[in-house]
Amino acid sequence: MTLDALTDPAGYAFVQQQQGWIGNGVTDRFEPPTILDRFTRSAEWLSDRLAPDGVAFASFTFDAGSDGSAIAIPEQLVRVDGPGSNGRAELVNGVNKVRYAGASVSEVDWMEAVATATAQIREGRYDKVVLARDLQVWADDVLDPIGLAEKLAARFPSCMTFVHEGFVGATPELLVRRIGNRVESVVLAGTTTPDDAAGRALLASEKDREEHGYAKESARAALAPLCDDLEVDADPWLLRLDNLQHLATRLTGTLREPTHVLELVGALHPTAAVGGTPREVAVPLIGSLEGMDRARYAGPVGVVRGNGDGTFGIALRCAQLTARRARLFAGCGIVAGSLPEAELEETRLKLNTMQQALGARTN
Ligand SMILES: C=C(O[C@@H]1C=C(C(=O)O)C=C[C@H]1O)C(=O)O
Repeated sequence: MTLDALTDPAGYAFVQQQQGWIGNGVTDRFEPPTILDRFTRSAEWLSDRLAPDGVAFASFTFDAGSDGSAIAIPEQLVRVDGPGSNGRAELVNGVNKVRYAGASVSEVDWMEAVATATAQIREGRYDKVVLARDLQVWADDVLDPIGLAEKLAARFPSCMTFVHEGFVGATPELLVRRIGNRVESVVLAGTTTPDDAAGRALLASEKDREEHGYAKESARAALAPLCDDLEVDADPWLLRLDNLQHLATRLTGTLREPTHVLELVGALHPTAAVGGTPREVAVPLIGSLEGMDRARYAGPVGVVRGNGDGTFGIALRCAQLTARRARLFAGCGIVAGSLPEAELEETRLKLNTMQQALGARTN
């Protein structure tokens, strides 16, 4: 299996299309301060610790003010290149009975938060905000991040499957990749079920195109000042996964000056795919509207090279595992035309990604 080399349950992985990195054990670890320039501080910390071809694993909280971000230089680093053997098949298929055990916010309270947001949007206070909710899981046995990641990587090969100290997920959304002076980002916003008819309806939906447009514009505005020739897809296309599909826009450019991947992360995060528009109005409202701390959900997660290259996804379709418990997360973009019950359903579809991997009921 792709993640064969991952043996440390508190370890690290970042793999896409059977390519990527695995880390076991920790040589050096940094908890970035809870301040706005945490990405710059992280790049500084790495600069005298990582060889140019070295790799560190990073996961940041959504909110700069929340504890829990961590960068680790692993003791053992393994390059993943191909499918691997079948060594962990028995673990992947292990049965661990899991149960729902509540949420930070009830479904009805969450729908009310969506209604509050749409009212504020219609009043003209802002254009879009992304609201998320969580789901708690309680299991008979300690939850296995490695087996969970293995399942996700097998079902969602095109996604970035990540493991970071018990935080596990498979995200379809590329926040940024830097290779030399080339930069790439894929913005997602707008979601439906994976069938053809639903895809056509999504492409034609004015509400979803509006929601997508804010996210695309936020990434464009962050990258344009740093790039010479930023190319942005003129129209969104469908990114189809096994259980969902999204409207997607790819941005590619050439850096004007050498810019560390963590500086690019700092410029982009949070895009309006997980934050809101205008960012300075909508993002500060998220905490009180949602009534929970997102922790590392919707934050940047990825790998950094010592030469400043790296790849970061936005941590979506994920769970924080703590022994026999897990916290699952999902959110969706709210615009003027959003309906609370439809948004709740969308979070259910997204939560199902992890519920199915955990072996929980599919709702
Ligand atoms: C917020 C999430 O997903 C984001 C929101 C989307 C939407 O609102 O349609 C689609 C993809 C992601 O950018 C999530 O999966 O939790």
